[in-house]
Amino acid sequence: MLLKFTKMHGIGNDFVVIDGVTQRLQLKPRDIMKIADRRLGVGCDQVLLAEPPGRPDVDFFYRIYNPDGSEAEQCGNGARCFARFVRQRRLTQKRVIRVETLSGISELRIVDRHQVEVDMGQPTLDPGSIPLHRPQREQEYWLNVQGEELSIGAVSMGNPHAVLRVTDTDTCRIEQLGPLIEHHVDFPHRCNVGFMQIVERNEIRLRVHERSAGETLACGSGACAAVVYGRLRGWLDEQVTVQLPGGKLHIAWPGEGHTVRMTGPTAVVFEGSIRL
Ligand SMILES: N[C@@H](CCC[C@H](N)C(=O)O)C(=O)O
Repeated sequence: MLLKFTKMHGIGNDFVVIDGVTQRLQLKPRDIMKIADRRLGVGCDQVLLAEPPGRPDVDFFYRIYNPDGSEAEQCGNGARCFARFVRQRRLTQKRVIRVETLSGISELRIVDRHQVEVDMGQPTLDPGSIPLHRPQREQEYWLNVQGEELSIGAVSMGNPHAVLRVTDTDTCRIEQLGPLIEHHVDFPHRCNVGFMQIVERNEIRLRVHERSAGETLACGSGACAAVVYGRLRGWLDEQVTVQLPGGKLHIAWPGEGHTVRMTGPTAVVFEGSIRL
């Protein structure tokens, strides 16, 4: 099978985006692993698939695959690229696009030629739904990682995130701690791990070790989770600029009971086809 795709990125978080509306596809985990492989395939942090909607009040089903072939519930940077992709492929002419993911509905709004805003929905803080093995919700959780007690926040943006406050992201031990926390027994679905340095009340620096992908240049849902945690701890204001290794995102969250909004750029890198 020859599969057409578009290679895109959102501040360096890179995607292979596939039109599953006009191309009818059944991608198996081994197909995803091949597409995502940076030596044997195209190479990307996630594979995104646009599918026809499964319900009348949305425009598309937005499917997200990690490089190990597993399916993720949410991908924020991918959502912005997805909006740009379905417009460029003329799959829709709308500027406000509603998509269903494994975690629910997201609304994507084309702001201008560069920026897309995504309504990422409300964060989930109940540990059982993240999921995190803890009996009740706490402001911070203590996680024993190889004998070291680490203070973390836990937030679901549809997908699970642990967030650690650090003094400097340049020296935050992401290579060592990222995989250990991702696979910690207390996160039964694994998790994405964000390392957040607070610069000002309206500015943070963030590095994210992503579930299955390792450290990426940016993680949109990770940026939202970090701001939610920082707001709940009283460290951050409602509007925050998040500086990631690949660029900046703007995150807005008024507080509990409200949805999180993320705004940032998208880029098309090239188009091609791959034989599976
Ligand atoms: N890059 C993403 C998140 C992709 C999914 C994540 N690795 C997971 O497994 O939850 C983003 O921009 O949000």
